[in-house]
Amino acid sequence: MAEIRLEQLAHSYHRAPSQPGDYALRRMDHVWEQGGAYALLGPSGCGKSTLLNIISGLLAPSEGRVLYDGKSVNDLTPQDRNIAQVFQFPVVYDTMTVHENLAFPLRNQGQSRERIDDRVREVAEALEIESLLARKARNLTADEKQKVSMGRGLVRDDVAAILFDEPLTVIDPQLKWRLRRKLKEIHQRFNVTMVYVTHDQLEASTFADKIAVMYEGQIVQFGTPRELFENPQHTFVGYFIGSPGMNLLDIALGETGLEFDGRTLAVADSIVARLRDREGGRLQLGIRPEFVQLVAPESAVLQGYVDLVQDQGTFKIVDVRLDTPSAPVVKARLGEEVIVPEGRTGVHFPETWQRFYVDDRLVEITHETL
Ligand SMILES: Nc1ncnc2c1ncn2[C@@H]1O[C@H](COP(=O)(O)OP(=O)(O)OP(=O)(O)O)[C@@H](O)[C@H]1O
Repeated sequence: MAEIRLEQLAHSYHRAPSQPGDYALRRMDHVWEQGGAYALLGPSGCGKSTLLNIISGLLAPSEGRVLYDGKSVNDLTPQDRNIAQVFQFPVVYDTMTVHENLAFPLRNQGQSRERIDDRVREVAEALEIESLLARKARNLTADEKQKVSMGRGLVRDDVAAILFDEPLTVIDPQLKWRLRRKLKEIHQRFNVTMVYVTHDQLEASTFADKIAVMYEGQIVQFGTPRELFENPQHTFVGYFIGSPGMNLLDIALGETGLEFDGRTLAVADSIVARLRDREGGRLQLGIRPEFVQLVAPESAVLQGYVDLVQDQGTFKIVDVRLDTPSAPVVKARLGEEVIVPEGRTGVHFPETWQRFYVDDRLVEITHETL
């Protein structure tokens, strides 16, 4: 079991990369601590598999180092790194039984028959596949095969870490939730560093204590699900996490304060001053739909019309089209019991939940300035 440290790591699949867009991974430093349950979350093509394959040694990085417990492993093969990797699609030996499949990594290490048997049974029990141990792998369903694949990753107790690359893709949706919970339990029981790649925020937050959000080859935020929700450090995190994502409005610093689409927003002078320090970049106001309030039109700076109400069972998503010149839509997520006004409404953004971004990065506003 190990701490995994990435030092000035970057990767390009181009022979002679010349611009940031040529890099699948942009230069990064990052630490996965020993024993943590982590998710690597991001959209398709953001570099998740590239990063995982560099950690496991399947791919050599074009720049930087990977360190396990402080020692560089750049020159070590995947086998010598002592890492287990579970892929999207099951990797099992069809002609072997489930027991033989699970025992295989331990046999290779020359462990005793009793030790192998104990460990195989422990892992099979954790994954609820004990009844399949005597079956040939080729007769299993896709779900069962993937559980065996996971078991092969878990069976060795000397691995530095277990890396999961979208392991539940082939799993039946009904089973997914159960298996995620199972993996979490297994993590607690075996105390091994786990990095779980997914593009699904729900999957990430049910499995991981901390999530690294990736966007265009960079980790743009590393935090708990709550931190990602309450304080997105990057507009991408605001947009990608949450359902629906954060409202992001282009604003400007005018003579009278913060301006949005020709209206002056009521924000504290200290915030305006803080933003003036950062003047020059693209300025955005972010507010999560959960915190948008619909109020009487005459009591709000911003007004609009209710365009659409989507009833989601336990909550409603309300689209308000503002009557400012560019007529943007602001989304509000309201409790099922809230009565949505018909037609015209005011929208209010409570100051505590307003977030400000310059060139997509959060501007830290301390409580003193609020
Ligand atoms: N072998 C390769 N050769 C060239 N480019 C590649 C190769 N593998 C990946 N890429 C590119 O690198 C970028 C990152 O890909 P990667 O597969 O790491 O992303 P990902 O986040 O894992 O995506 P997905 O969820 O679709 O697997 C993408 O632009 C992809 O097209």
